Amino acid sequence: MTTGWIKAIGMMSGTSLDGVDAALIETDGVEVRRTGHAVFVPYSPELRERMRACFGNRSATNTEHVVADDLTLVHVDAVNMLLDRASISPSEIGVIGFHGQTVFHEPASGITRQIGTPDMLAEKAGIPVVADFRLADVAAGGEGAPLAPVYHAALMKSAGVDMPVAVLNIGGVSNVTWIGPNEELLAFDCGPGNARIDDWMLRHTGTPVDLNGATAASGLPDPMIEVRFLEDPYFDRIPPKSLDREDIASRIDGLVAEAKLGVADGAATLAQCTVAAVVAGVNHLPSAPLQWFVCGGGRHNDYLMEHLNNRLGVPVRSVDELDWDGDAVEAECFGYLAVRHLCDLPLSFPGTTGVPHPCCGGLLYKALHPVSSV
Ligand SMILES: Nc1ncnc2c1ncn2[C@@H]1O[C@H](COP(=O)(O)OP(=O)(O)OP(=O)(O)O)[C@@H](O)[C@H]1O
Ligand SMILES: CC(=O)N[C@H]1[C@@H]2OC[C@@H](O2)[C@@H](O)[C@@H]1O[C@H](C)C(=O)O
Repeated sequence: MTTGWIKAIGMMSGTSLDGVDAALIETDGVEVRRTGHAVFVPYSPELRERMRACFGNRSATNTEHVVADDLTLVHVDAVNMLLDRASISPSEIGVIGFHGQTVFHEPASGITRQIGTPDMLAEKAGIPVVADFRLADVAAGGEGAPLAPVYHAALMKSAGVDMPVAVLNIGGVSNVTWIGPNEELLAFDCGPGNARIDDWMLRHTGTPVDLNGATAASGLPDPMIEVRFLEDPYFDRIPPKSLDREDIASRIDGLVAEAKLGVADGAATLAQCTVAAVVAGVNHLPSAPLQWFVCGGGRHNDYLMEHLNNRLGVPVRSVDELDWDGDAVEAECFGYLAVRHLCDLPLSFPGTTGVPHPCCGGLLYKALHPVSSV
């Protein structure tokens, strides 16, 4: 089905549990026009903890339903704030891409769970919603993640950057997209991103972030922890491959706790593990990227960026240098994927999730009372 150009809102509430990013794009499902409109709505500490308590739920619980509804209301706020910011009415928006909060991801068992209440969002926003993006891929034998590569490739194509190039997203978990000279794609989750650093900072300082990496910069990393961390068999696994937030993470937590590190040395060690995981992933790429472009909140961490630059041996830049909004790339991506759903275009490929064939995905939740008809 062709749809022409559509205005779409994409929303992502990632593994770092900081809040909801929402962004407005225009796309025909292939090319993208970024509008520059994006908002971020942080979770209250209380909701964050209730969501954290859902991590590890293999199946839905009653408590989880309530959390899913509350989480959805934050998304409704984000939509309204974005419409306001862009001075646009709901009737002008063709679709919302709603990722939901991943609480459990174990593709090998055929399970990936994103919580949220898409029909409630469709009803309250008066806009159709596409959600459940990862289910079809996992059902077809894929990893269900990462899904951003097709969006990274669309953006890179219009940026005219020399290939091969790598896009690195440092969110709660880190994932890389390698784009080859003929637009070939290889993608995988490379390891931890900010989530371990955030959790460490919350536990030791009461604030869930190492702002600009300043704490890490004042500490000394423990090199043995990095060495032992890299012994995890995940790093040798041939991609595509994906991680749950807590996978391999508990390994670092154990190593750091055993070493009884102070707050600064712990932050530096955890950041070095994030960097080392990216460097370990380079061995799996078909050829060395000419440069790396970093999106996601981790690009604000100067310590991470400095050490990635030193250890990758080619320029490592923020995607903002391409005039992208590095905080909004994932949110934009889910708007793009929602439109691809409407166009019956695939979201994932053998090189991005290991799915045996290009795979469509997402489920459509129609707005019963679209605002345009009121
Ligand atoms: N100024 C900053 N300095 C250091 N770290 C920062 C800064 N700003 C944001 N971050 C980090 O970025 C994280 C949020 O990043 P992002 O929104 O990309 O993650 P996410 O979308 O939740 O995760 P994922 O990509 O895994 O789904 C915060 O939790 C924080 O650790
Ligand atoms: C299962 C799941 O939610 N995975 C997320 C997570 O956050 C980063 C990384 O792990 C990536 O695999 C994915 O999100 C991005 C948006 C993706 O699908 O491309």
